[in-house]
Amino acid sequence: MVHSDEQAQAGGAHMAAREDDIAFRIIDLLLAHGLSTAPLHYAVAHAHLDGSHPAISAAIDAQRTQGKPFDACFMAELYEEHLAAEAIRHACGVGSDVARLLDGLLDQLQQADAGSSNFKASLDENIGRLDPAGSSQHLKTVAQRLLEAALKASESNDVLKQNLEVADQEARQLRSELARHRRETLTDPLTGLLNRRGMELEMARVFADEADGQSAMLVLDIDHFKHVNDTYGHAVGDVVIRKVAQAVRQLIPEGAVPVRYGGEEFAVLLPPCSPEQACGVAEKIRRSIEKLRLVRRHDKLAIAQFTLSVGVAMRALGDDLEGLFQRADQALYRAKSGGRNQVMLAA
Ligand SMILES: Nc1nc2c(ncn2[C@@H]2O[C@H](COP(=O)(O)OP(=O)(O)OP(=O)(O)O)[C@@H](O)[C@H]2O)c(=O)[nH]1
Repeated sequence: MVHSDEQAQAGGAHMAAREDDIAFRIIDLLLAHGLSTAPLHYAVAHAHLDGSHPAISAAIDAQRTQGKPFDACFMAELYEEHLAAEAIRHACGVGSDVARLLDGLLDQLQQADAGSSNFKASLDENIGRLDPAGSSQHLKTVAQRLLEAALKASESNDVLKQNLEVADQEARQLRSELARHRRETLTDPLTGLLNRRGMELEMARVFADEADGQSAMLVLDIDHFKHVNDTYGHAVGDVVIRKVAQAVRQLIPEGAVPVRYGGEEFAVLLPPCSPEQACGVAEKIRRSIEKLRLVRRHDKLAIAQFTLSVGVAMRALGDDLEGLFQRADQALYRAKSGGRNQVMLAA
């Protein structure tokens, strides 16, 4: 027994030492690439260094081999692709387990409470029927005791019920926190639009709901965005991304689902409409971006005009979301190769 306790302690100590070692290596890795120790970076680095996510390690190795930047965008992409779904699944699983448990407990409690109230009522009624002057006095005393016992049981039930109601309240709060967590996991923090994960879940849900209508997909991409970043810096690049997201959000009809699915790449699932209406929305967004004039705040430098290319595809019978997206993406490619700053409708 002592032996196995020692073994367990030694095992625990070994694991703790290994975790410490990983923690140091994570910090080394993040510092070496100029990355902050933000939870997202830490999670990706941890998944890589503890060997639990070979796909993340392979992507990191490939990025290094190809000499591509090991930056915040890359870390966010890895998190989105490999870890976000896990976090959502875990959060939703925990939430529904807690809720199921509490629903079951409350049901049982209500049944127990109803049972003991009935018991009390029936005893009350029977005691009332006994004759106090008759030989049943003894019976009445016994029944009185039973009533007291039932009352006590009912009181302790009340306390239990109150406790469980508090627990139920807490579970509801937990459920709403989990819902908030889920929303955050599906949202791009820079623009507030749905992210790639949100696209996979939310857009797919709306797409399935609109199975009968001819909805449309817009795929939008900022032109020469690398040049914007290289010329004015990453912070201005971020402002440009936010401005495009704002224009998209303001100019799409109600019921449309906008997402930022990549760095400077956006998509919108439009509710059922004609090709002219879909292209009209795309054109409005393109024009509003073309007209934008930004000035860098700290030195009042005027940012050169930037533009947007858009591919549009109409949903056809039997289309799945991916097929529709790909046709819109091909149309975008033609818009780019045709000179950019234009809208192209897929054949
Ligand atoms: N500022 C900023 N830049 C980002 C972000 N995500 C990706 N990028 C940058 O976006 C740029 C994308 O460049 P490319 O894919 O070469 O495309 P492009 O320069 O827009 O060229 P075309 O699409 O062909 O017109 C890269 O420089 C990325 O580093 C982000 O969140 N913020």
